[in-house]
Amino acid sequence: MRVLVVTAVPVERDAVTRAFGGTPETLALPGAELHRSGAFDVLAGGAGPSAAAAATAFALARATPAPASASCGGTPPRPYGLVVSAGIGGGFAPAAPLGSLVVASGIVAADLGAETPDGFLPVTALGFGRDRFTPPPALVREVAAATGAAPGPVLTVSTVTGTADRTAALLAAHPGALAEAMEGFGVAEAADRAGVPVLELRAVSNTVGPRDRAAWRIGDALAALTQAFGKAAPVLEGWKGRNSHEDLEG
Ligand SMILES: O=C(O)c1cccc(C(=O)CC[C@H]2O[C@@H](n3cnc4c(=O)[nH]cnc43)[C@H](O)[C@@H]2O)c1
Repeated sequence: MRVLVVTAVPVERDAVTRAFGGTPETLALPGAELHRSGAFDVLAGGAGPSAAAAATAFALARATPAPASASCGGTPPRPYGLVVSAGIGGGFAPAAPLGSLVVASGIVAADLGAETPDGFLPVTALGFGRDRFTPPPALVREVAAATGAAPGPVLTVSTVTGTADRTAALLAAHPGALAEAMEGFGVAEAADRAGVPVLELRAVSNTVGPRDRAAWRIGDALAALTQAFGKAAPVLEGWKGRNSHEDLEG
């Protein structure tokens, strides 16, 4: 099965492809370069949910076979069976310490909604849109077992959290959240519209809280990301899709 992995920046993309060894083949896409290693296509789609959604949607559309009537012959594209949002992220203390891994049991749009005097209302409470996607639970369990990643909700934010007050507000609105990053929901929105399951895997580079850039451990997190993909690759590549009763309901 082919897997599309979407990171924000090129150093994250390269941390993922390093896990597969060798030199990836590169393919030019508008606005990005796809790095192909075996079954894995890895793309640095840009930072933030909008860039991530656009890059993911483009890569998915490019790999979707045209209807037979529109086909011009040649080698048909091989569609993706799974999309993974991956990279570094902020971890909520104490559940997700520096250098640890988190696999999303839920991919949550943490700041998509309305602020009210009584607190945050997600878009779903306003009567439209979606505010979360649920990766296949069996796949989450398998990846957690293979990599040691903690399973739990991962928040997608458009602004990196930088104060204790905002950290507390996020945890109050999203109890049990393990990590935050900036792309997962955008990647998931594009994958869902293409009917492809999605996963999010993050290596913790910093603690969510008052901004302290000097305390970020990006190198350690990128090394953890490489290790994680080395261990998760057989699970991701071999995953057969909606293969359990639970996943059919999820
Ligand atoms: O400065 C560098 O050398 C560097 C190297 C690799 C990556 C970066 C990034 O800034 C990546 C941005 C990317 O990381 C995610 N991220 C990381 N920590 C947080 C956080 O606390 N809150 C939200 N997002 C975080 C996010 O997905 C960014 O797109 C820099």
